[in-house]
Amino acid sequence: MWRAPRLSRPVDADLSVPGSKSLTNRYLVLAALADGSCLIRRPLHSRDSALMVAALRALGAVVDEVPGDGDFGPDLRVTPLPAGGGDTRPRAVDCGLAGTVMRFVPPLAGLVAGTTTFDGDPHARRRPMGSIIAALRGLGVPVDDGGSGSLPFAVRGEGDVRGGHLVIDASASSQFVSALLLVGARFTEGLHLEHVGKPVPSLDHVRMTVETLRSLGVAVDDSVPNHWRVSPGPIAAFDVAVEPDLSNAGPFLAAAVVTGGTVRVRNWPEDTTQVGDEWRRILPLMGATAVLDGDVLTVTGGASITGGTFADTSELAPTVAALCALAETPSVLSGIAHLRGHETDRLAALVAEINRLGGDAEETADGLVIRPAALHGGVFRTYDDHRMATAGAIIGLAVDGVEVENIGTTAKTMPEFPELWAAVTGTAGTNGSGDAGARGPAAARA
Ligand SMILES: O=C(O)C1=C[C@@H](OP(=O)(O)O)[C@@H](O)[C@H](O)C1
Ligand SMILES: C=C(OP(=O)(O)O)C(=O)O
Repeated sequence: MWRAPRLSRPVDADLSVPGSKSLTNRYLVLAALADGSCLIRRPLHSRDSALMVAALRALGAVVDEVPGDGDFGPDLRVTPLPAGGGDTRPRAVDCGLAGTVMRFVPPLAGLVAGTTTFDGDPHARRRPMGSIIAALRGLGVPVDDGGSGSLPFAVRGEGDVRGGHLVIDASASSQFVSALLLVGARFTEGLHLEHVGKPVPSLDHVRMTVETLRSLGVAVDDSVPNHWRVSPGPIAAFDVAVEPDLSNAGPFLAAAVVTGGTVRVRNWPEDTTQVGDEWRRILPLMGATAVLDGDVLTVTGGASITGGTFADTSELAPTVAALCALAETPSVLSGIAHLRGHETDRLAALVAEINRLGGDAEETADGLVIRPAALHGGVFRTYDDHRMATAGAIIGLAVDGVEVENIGTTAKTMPEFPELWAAVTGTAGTNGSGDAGARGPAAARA
């Protein structure tokens, strides 16, 4: 149990956050397929990125840590998968609970000769995988899943994939689309991917994939909704710096909103495909101000938090929900039915944990309704979900006696969370006892 710092004074902090999970894991996959050695500067170092690195090594890529100028660990030098195939002995990939690993790596394994088995944490076996398994079979790559349609399974790659027109249902996760687009240029005929079904969720993440591919010289036509055409061709070797993770900046910006204080996040990109850039739109709707000046985003909380209607917040939803639980007016979160297939069933988990603290939250068909209520202390369960842990920390800023279960689960995408939270809240060394801590600006990673 981690006692969440409770603050009755405004935060005032400058902060750098570690690299984007989504960009780091895309660049890693693309580096494994590139036409030369690649350098990934300021990557994320977390459980999800470590699992991706291990997966690429299992498939035959070489990933070396090299010194860099990032605040959060070394750079990564990637030597791509051997052209013409390498070691074909059976290999195993641990997906942990990482959606990017369980969705992005199986199509890559389809391009590598030999059998690759995939498994993960217990809950990983319950995350949607059927569309990836069906897609691989549709591409002529045998997959042995014992009929389960989920992890664990084995992919029997033959070293190349012809590609062409492929129809999938990506309504359960945008990662199904991203996974196939990432490797499509290396299919002999490229890929024409078509989605059929309910809308693809988290479309910002598909845009990130398309823009990342284009930045590396891959031609992608996404001019027709639900169709993506990736031309066959090389992926240019690259040297890139990873943007900070704007989704993971969210809980710290939320600390400014909850306490009526100010948080400044450094290195905020001017142009980005990250959904976390939406904080600049969302937080002002809740009564805060958000100003991007150069590369510093400054968020200052208002006198109180206003609820509202928030659509398609994707991976930002748990942070938004935590703020809504502290708001003075009701909120509706919509377009997030697929969160039931995330690290945990996030809709059920958020309702259970907010209500356990005396809140008034309810599931709808595609989201949540959260009404104002006086919250009290108690245990906030996290279900091995990093964003549940940070949601508990946010609520704990305003409510006495909130204890967050397994704060270590934040290591999935931000192992530094407890340390950065202590710095931003000025509670380092106080064992979470909030106001007893140091006053004044917390200069996290100054
Ligand atoms: O492609 C990606 O990097 C991601 C896509 C989204 O997945 P879903 O479409 O399953 O929500 C998002 O929630 C996840 O955190 C990261
Ligand atoms: C849904 C998430 O992760 P994953 O990449 O495991 O799907 C998330 O980080 O909010």
